[in-house]
Parts: sequence; structure tokens; C-alpha cells
Amino acid sequence: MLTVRAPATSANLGSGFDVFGVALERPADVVRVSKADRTTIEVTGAGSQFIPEDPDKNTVGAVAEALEAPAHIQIDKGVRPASGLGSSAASAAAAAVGLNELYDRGYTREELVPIAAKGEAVVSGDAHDDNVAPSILGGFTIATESGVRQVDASIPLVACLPDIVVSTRDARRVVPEHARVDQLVETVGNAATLTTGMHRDDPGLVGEGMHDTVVTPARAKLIDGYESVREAALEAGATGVTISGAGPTVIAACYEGSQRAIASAMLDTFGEHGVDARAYQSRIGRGAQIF
Ligand SMILES: Nc1ncnc2c1ncn2[C@@H]1O[C@H](COP(=O)(O)OP(=O)(O)OP(=O)(O)O)[C@@H](O)[C@H]1O
Ligand SMILES: N[C@@H](CCO)C(=O)O
Repeated sequence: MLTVRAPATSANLGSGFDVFGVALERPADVVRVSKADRTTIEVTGAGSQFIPEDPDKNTVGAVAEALEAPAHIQIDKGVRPASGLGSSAASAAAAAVGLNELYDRGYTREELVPIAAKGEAVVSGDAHDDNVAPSILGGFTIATESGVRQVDASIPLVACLPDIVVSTRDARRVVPEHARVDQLVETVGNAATLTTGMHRDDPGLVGEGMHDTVVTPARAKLIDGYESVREAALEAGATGVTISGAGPTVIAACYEGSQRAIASAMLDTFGEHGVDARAYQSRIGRGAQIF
């Protein structure tokens, strides 16, 4: 048997829709894999009652099939599903890393990214790499058609998860089909600023580059209190605030030492809107680890 811990991730970061992602230090899924004649799945932990154990419907089933690695797979969910924190991707990433090792398949971490993304296709209809890439590789990742680039970074973050469910499928339906050229120019500038910030480990540049006027405003309507929570986090010292992945988690970048005040401001503001929430004081962290 082999145990793998794969972290939650935050995709998009505002200006990098379907491209950018970061690994968070916490929360994480813990997945145990042991060889078997056919794949069986057991799920416990956060939101497990909403997660299918049928290998055709769980992200880890598709990964086991792609690696031709049948196994008994126990998933202990630390990342709640439909959170915007890459819940389904964390399980897929852990399974890809664990089964590759268990069956000695010899794939590199980079090669495991598209394999884990096959699991994502099971739940969202599309094989997105932007959550599985950081969960496998750690750090900040840029996932494009030509592959994945990774940058080690250690920016402090606060991820505030409200007690609201937003499915990725629903959140993709509200994404605008068109953007104006001035919005394209602004997005390119912001994405470049954010990428420079990651290379320099500069929370100011990262926060500035998280600004987005195309996808985020459309999705904000699905999250009660989003605008007030964003303003409260900025007043408490956040350098940038946006929706994590497809939401409803709201993610803030900041300088070291201000996570606590930002977490408290975000929780209080969701509370004022009658929404329970929990906050993870985190930072950009490492990818899946085998124990
Ligand atoms: N191993 C798994 N872990 C979590 N959810 C899974 C898993 N396998 C299948 N699912 C299903 O995936 C769906 C949740 O995926 P969804 O993409 O909406 O949210 P998410 O994984 O939190 O990611 P995102 O960051 O994209 O919002 C649920 O319907 C859930 O039942
Ligand atoms: N980039 C994806 C992440 C969720 O899978 C989205 O925002 O829809």
C-alpha cells in the first residue's frame, strides 16, 4: 500500500482563466492505493456523501484506467467538492502519482498531468489541466495547449470557502463568449504582471495581476456577498482578491503576517451576508507527496 497527499489548488487567479494555477499548503486529500484485480473506491471525509464511489464516475477511476493500474483506492477528502479548490483534481493528482509509483510505470510528474486531467474530464466534461498541474507539480503553473510550465513560488494566501455550492459546470455556463479588445489588452498586462510577481516572489505584483474584468464579474453573481468580502480583504491588507477556480472560494494574496487579519475580515463579511464560511491561512506550496 502507498499513501499520497495531494494539495488543494486555486485555478485562474483572475487574469489566467483556464491557464494559471497554484498549489495551496492546505487543505489536501490523502489517497491510499493498493494493487487489486479491479478498481474499487472508498471515500471518506469532507463532502464524501456527495462523491460517487463508482470508478466510472470518480476522477480516480479514470486515472487508474489510463495507467492500466487497477487498485483499491481509499480517498480521505480534505478538499470539499464543488469548492473552487480543485477537489476532484486533488484526488486525481494523488491517484496518478500513487498508481504510477505502485505499478512502477515510470512517468515523470509532467507526464502525469494529462493523465490526471482525464479524471477531470469525467466530472466537468473537459480535461482541464489548471488544477491537476499545480496539485502534482506544486508552485505556480501555466497550463497551455503546448504543455505546463512551473515556477516555485511562496506567496502567502488566504482561501475563504463559504457554505455555498457552485458546480464548475454551472460556473462555466456564465462565462462570457466574447471580450472586447481593451479587455484583452488589460488581461494580457495583468497576466504578465502576475507571472513576473511569481518569478520574483512578490505579493504586490501577484495581487495587482489578479485583476480581471472578463470572467470574474460574471461569476461573482453566483457568490452571495462576493464584492463586500473582496473589499474587506483589500482593506485588511490583501494585495489582490479574486474567485478561486469556478468558486465559491474567494482567494486573497498578501504579504507575510497579514493572513490572520484578512481571514477574519473575510469571515466576518460573509457572516454579515448570512453566509457561514471557513478560511484557510495558507501559501503557495509543494505538489503531491508520497509517504
Ligand atoms: N474524487 C473526487 N473528489 C471530489 N469530487 C469528485 C471526485 N470524483 C468525482 N467527483 C465529483 O466532481 C464534482 C465536483 O467537481 P467540481 O469540478 O464542481 O468542483 P471542484 O472539484 O471543487 O473543483 P473546482 O476547483 O473546479 O471548482 C462533484 O459532482 C463530485 O461528486
Ligand atoms: N479554470 C476552470 C477551473 C475549474 O475547473 C474554471 O474556472 O472553470
